[in-house]
Parts: sequence; C-alpha cells; structure tokens
Amino acid sequence: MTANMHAFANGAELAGKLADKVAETLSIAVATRGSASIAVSGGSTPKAFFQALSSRSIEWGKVTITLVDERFVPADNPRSNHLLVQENLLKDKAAAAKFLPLYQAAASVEEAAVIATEETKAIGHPFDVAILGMGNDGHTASFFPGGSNLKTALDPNTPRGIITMEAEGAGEPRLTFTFSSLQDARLLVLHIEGEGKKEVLAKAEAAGEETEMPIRSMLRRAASPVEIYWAP
Ligand SMILES: O=C(O)[C@H](O)[C@@H](O)[C@H](O)[C@H](O)COP(=O)(O)O
Repeated sequence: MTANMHAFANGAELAGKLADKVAETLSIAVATRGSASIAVSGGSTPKAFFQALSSRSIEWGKVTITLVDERFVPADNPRSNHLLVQENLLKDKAAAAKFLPLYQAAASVEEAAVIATEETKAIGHPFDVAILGMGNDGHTASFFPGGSNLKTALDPNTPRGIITMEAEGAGEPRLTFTFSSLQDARLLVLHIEGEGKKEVLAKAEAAGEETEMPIRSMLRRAASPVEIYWAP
C-alpha cells in the first residue's frame, strides 16, 4: 500500500545503513517479546548487507534466521541460499543465531514444503524483518511470472507457510514462503541495486497484472509499508 524509497550513494553505504536498521528492529523485538525472527533472500545483492549485519552487536542467541525462499538443492550446492547465508551472515557475532533452513532432504519438493512449513511454524506471525529481492523479470521471493503455483502463492487467503514453485526462469524447483507469510513483517524491505532494477521497479509501479510482475503484490497489497533500499 505504501512504499518508501531510501536511496544511497553506493552499495557499501546501503549495506551499512540497512544492517543498522535491521539490527535495531531485531533488538527492539528481543527487548519487547524476548525473541526475534528474520527472513532473508538469496541472489547476488544481499552479500555485503549480510556481512555488515553479522558484525552488529545484538542478542543473536535470541534471533532466528530463515529464508524467504530456497532452491530444492542441499546446502553444499553453490546455488543454495542456505550456503550464501552460512558463508556471509552466520558468522562473527551472528554465528550465535539459530538458522532454520527451508531445504529438506525429502523425496519430493512437495514433501519438503510440508516439512519446512512445520519446522518454521513457531516464527513469523509476523516476522520482525523480511528482506525481499527482485529479479529483472519482476519476481520476488520465488513468485515467478508463469510459476506453477503463482496464483496460490499470491492469494491472500493462502495460509502462512511454504509452498513449491516451478518456473522457466527459476532453474531448480523452489520452496517459498507465501505472500501472506511475508507481507506483514514489522520491517518489510525490498533491497535492490543498480539502474536496471530501478527501471524494473518503475515498470512494476505502473499499471499491469500482478502475475506479470509478482513484486506488484507486495507494492500494492502488503499490510506493512515496503521500505525500498536502493543504490546505483
Ligand atoms: O534468488 C533468490 O534466492 C531469490 O529468489 C530472488 O528473489 C532474488 O532475490 C532475486 O532474484 C534478485 O537476485 P539478485 O540479487 O541476484 O539480482
């Protein structure tokens, strides 16, 4: 419903400022409710932010980290978001945090989604923080244009939890939190970098179908304001 643009001079400055904001939000959650939860995205954009956040002094032992979405690959696969988080966020001070993976060594991705929903059901009612990315095709999380479960993923009546997604642009089958799980995060961030992504965002903010650019679901219908963090 609302989107607020936060523009920075460069990616390093953005990473530091976003880490400050997220650390502050998690600290407030710990002080208020005794624990905190954050769902983060994969891709190439969040690396510097993860590294900045890992050095922040908060009560990481009371923080649970999970993923907005994941490929159906084990954690030693170079395309695994778990691996990205392991190497860039679950270190330094943040090594004390609890991590809940979405990938499960199940016979099928559908079975993995059921297990992951069960494993994550104690957190995210709502998440204290959710960090979204956006692809050049307008996808966010694993809400891909033409995705096998896109309508279900975007439906506000689909319950919180994890569902599967297969799409041409997605590579492997995916596991993704649903729209309803992410849209009410206390701090809902869309982290994008580069002029190209700014143009994609402008396109997404114009008229058109949500299914063509699924990031529109967040920009139009999220209960929380979308805090857009951008740098050239
Ligand atoms: O890849 C993932 O894990 C996420 O599904 C995806 O939503 C990501 O955030 C965007 O594709 C942006 O990716 P880049 O940061 O690499 O542009």
